[in-house]
Amino acid sequence: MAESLYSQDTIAALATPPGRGGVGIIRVSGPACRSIASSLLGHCPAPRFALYGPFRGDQGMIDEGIALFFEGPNSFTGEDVLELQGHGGPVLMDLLLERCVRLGARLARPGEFSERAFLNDKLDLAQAEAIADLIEASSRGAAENALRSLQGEFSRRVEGLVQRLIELRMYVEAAIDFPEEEIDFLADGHVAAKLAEVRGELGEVRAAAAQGALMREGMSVVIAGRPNAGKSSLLNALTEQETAIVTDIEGTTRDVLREHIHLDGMPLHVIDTAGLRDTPDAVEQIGVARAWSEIEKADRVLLMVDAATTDALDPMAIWPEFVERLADPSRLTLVRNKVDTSQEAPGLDLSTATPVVRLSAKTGEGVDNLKEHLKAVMGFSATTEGRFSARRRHLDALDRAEQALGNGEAQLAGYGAGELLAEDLRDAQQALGEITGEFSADDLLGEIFGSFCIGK
Ligand SMILES: Nc1nc2c(ncn2[C@@H]2O[C@H](COP(=O)(O)OP(=O)(O)OP(=O)(O)O)[C@@H](O)[C@H]2O)c(=O)[nH]1
Ligand SMILES: [K+]
Ligand SMILES: [Mg+2]
Repeated sequence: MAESLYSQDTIAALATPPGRGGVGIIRVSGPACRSIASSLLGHCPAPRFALYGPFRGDQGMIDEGIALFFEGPNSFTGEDVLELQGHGGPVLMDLLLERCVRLGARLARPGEFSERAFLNDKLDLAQAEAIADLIEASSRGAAENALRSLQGEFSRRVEGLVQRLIELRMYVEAAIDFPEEEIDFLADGHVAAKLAEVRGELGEVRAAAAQGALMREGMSVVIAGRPNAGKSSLLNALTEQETAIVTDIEGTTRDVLREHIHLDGMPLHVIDTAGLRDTPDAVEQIGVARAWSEIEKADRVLLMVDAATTDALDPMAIWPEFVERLADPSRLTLVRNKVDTSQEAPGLDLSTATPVVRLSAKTGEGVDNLKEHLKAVMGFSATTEGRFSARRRHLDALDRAEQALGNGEAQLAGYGAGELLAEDLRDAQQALGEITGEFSADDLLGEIFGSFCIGK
């Protein structure tokens, strides 16, 4: 087999979910695949040909099934890979796995097959992450996005940005290294134009990645307010189920209740909480403390009031202590509930500093307005065109790249030092390189010198 860059040990694991099924698959990767196959089946199957036969144990047959052999580097991990498909019973699969271990494999760590695929250059980091996203996708849209990332759509766009940064760096570093050429690269407008272009493209990738991350991770919304505002009723209206207990007794909800729904494919994590009040009841006190810890974490906080109790539209006027305790009041939406008993029309009102949704959790009027509002505050759009799956880690890296490019632009505008601009560009490239896991200083130097023919 082709020498693996990575490991000399052979790993094995159950590849199908644990439990009973028609077929169960054990996957083995590493240099011992051939010998394991020979011991089990009498000989190793020809690469990519299914071999049907008995799987032999130490004493007699374990099972009969199909073996597939993929010769490295033409395999998922880039190493020799053996797949054993047997009957999907947990005892049989255990016996087969144990047999593989006795024949020289060890049990694989979580994600180790993908890790080897990455280390053997079968996948970049973003693609390896996309495999996990694909398997874990909670909606069709999320699965489609993950597949696009796995096929390299995200990586290609990031690499496109990296290429453009490299070209820009070559240009800037030449200006620094050869001032005697008397070409003031930095002042001629070319660099500024290129930089603006890259920033624009980065912004587009960031927007698509943010959509992908949103589709994957979704949005958390906490419903908070005084007892009996109708919080649990809203949870039930959103989930269209009698999830939470609703009564006219204050303090009905004590624990935190979580439900997960989708809005056009965007996962929405709805959190119902205990009504906030000072109470001598020890259990309710714990509920209130838990409510606060959810309020502090959520992407969006719905402050719910019974519309009959106040006309105010400003949360500060309704409940200053609540707003003051909230770290970031821009996360707040005021929900005026029970409009079926007041004179208010249901709907969304964006005319005030804090958005206001008027609805009735009981009749359902206005609940759709709330859903639209939640999608809008996250900038979610239902089109999946040109989207890929992404994670917060990627958004983070894109933000750092954007920050570095912004600094670079400020250097240019202020006629700052070329060296500082060069450093900003390098930082941006490094941040992007973290997405695909490809960053290496040696690659960059090779590229610069290779195309500039310095010293000629
Ligand atoms: N008319 C009307 N009544 C409502 C509406 N929403 C809730 N209620 C009633 O208000 C009362 C309290 O509702 P809950 O959903 O239990 O309120 P809560 O905020 O979860 O209360 P706690 O869990 O005790 O904090 C119940 O009697 C509900 O039927 C509404 O939109 N209109
Ligand atoms: K209640
Ligand atoms: Mg409740």
